Amino acid sequence: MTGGVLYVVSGPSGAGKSTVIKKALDKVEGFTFSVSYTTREKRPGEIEGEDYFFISEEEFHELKEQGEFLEYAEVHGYYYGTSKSFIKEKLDEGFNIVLDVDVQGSLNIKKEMPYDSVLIFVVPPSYKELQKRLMGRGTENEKDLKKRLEDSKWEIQRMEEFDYLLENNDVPESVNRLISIIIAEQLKISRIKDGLEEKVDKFFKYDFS
Ligand SMILES: Nc1nc2c(ncn2[C@@H]2O[C@H](COP(=O)(O)OP(=O)(O)O)[C@@H](O)[C@H]2O)c(=O)[nH]1
Ligand SMILES: Nc1ncnc2c1ncn2[C@@H]1O[C@H](COP(=O)(O)OP(=O)(O)O)[C@@H](O)[C@H]1O
Repeated sequence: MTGGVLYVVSGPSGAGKSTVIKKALDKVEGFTFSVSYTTREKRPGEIEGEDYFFISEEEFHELKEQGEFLEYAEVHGYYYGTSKSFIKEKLDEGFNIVLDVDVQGSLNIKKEMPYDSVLIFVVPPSYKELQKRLMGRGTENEKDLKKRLEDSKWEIQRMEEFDYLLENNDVPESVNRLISIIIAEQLKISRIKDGLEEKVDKFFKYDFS
């Protein structure tokens, strides 16, 4: 696998990002997940240092002042940030990295960061289904649930700015779709790195007259 690529997954709360990422990462080699910092509460079943680093707002602002975040945002009323040192360390080790980041953070990574990045937007089949999944997950209080559903209305509008749209109807199908996106991009990036794309262009420009 060619290393050094950031695969940035985004989409409304409840769309199925974590579910699809976790299952896909079990099936590919040379990939690691970027564990973010967050100030939101840990959900039942979430593991410190695997799902997130759960920290206080004071600790978050301290890390921000120290320049520890590659990017950060306030999302659905909580703070989230990507560890700069983690990203650098894993890229140096030749890994590709999957990140789960909000819409604005994803677009910032694409536009501002000096890395190869691929942006993938995960959507549920309908708003109704999103409501059903979020309520079914049962991890948000009434206020947070309402805010996340409200936020999904503008998040969905930004999907066109992403490289890929992944409609998450059936989990196994979505996992295969994410893996096929990764394989396609890996091939494309390794061909460019091997100069093959360049050769192909030269060949087609060859004057046959
Ligand atoms: N900008 C940014 N967003 C993040 C980061 N980590 C998680 N998020 C986003 O924060 C939002 C809320 O994440 P979470 O509380 O886990 O809720 P979920 O979307 O329901 O899984 C999601 O859109 C995540 O993609 C981060 O490091 N930076
Ligand atoms: N394709 C799917 N069909 C039905 N339920 C799903 C599907 N994908 C995820 N879910 C469920 O929907 C809820 C939200 O999934 P999750 O991965 O936490 O989303 P996100 O990380 O985008 O907030 C979870 O309870 C999960 O089990």
